[in-house]
Amino acid sequence: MDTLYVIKVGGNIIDNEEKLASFLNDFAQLKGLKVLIHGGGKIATEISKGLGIEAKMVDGRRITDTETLKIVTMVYAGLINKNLVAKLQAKGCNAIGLTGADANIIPANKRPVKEIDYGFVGDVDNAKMNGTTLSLLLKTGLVPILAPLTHDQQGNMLNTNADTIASSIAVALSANFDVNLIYCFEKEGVLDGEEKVIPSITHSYFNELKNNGVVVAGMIPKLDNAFAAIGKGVSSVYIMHADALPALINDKKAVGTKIS
Ligand SMILES: Nc1ncnc2c1ncn2[C@@H]1O[C@H](COP(=O)(O)OP(=O)(O)O)[C@@H](O)[C@H]1O
Ligand SMILES: CC(=O)N[C@@H](CCC(=O)OP(=O)(O)O)C(=O)O
Repeated sequence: MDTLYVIKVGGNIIDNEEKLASFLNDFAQLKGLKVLIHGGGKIATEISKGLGIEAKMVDGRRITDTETLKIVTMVYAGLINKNLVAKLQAKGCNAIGLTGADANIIPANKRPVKEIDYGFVGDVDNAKMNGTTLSLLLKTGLVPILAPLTHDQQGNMLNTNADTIASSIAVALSANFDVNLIYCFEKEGVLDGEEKVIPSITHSYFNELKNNGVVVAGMIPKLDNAFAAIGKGVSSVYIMHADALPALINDKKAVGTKIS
């Protein structure tokens, strides 16, 4: 099986011109098959604010009402996705920008209302996911760049956390490829109580860190998604600094946090 890198880059890197340029350089130069999933929550929050709409987040997920859905669709599928594609094209990387609605790559269902109504937030319909279209694109030499948007299969776009999308895509493609999933963000990895990088994390250690309040906020869903992928056929999962991509892939160095 061919090796495939499924790489997720978060909003704190995308929002910083210098960090983004450096990451895109490294990503463009990566040899072999690759898919990029981007976030952009930070930019969506800033643009919403400029339009007079305060972002509401619960457990790291955005409450997405009708107006917010319009904003995130414009920001993720338009502004961010197309700029990433243009920047990668300029570096000789044959990027193609997509949402989960395109070619039905990520069918989803609107999250049912329980204690919280998340609005137009999608839970990926993993049973209906299959990697056929992405595999075809990869085999023609294209590099798919995915925005954090899915669709409800009834005509509506849905907002979906980018870490979840990365995990679901990695799992779906693991039927056809030897998949390595890499979460790139602005810290060296998952940090312990003394702010030191944890080189390897087990599920029980994750639970301990969560109970002690060392792993909080966005790191909780990121680790949940990372463990979900490793349990479903993905060969390796790392959470690490965006700058460490060449060290991990080209130099095979131990960087960031490996999920074990
Ligand atoms: N133990 C931890 N180690 C590293 N980061 C942590 C930890 N606990 C919480 N975090 C926070 O999690 C954030 C990453 O989650 P998130 O903001 O969702 O990432 P992304 O930008 O990749 O979407 C970090 O910026 C950091 O503030
Ligand atoms: C439902 C939900 O919360 N969706 C996320 C999608 C963007 C994202 O995940 O961006 P980062 O990776 O930069 O955090 C949001 O709108 O913030």
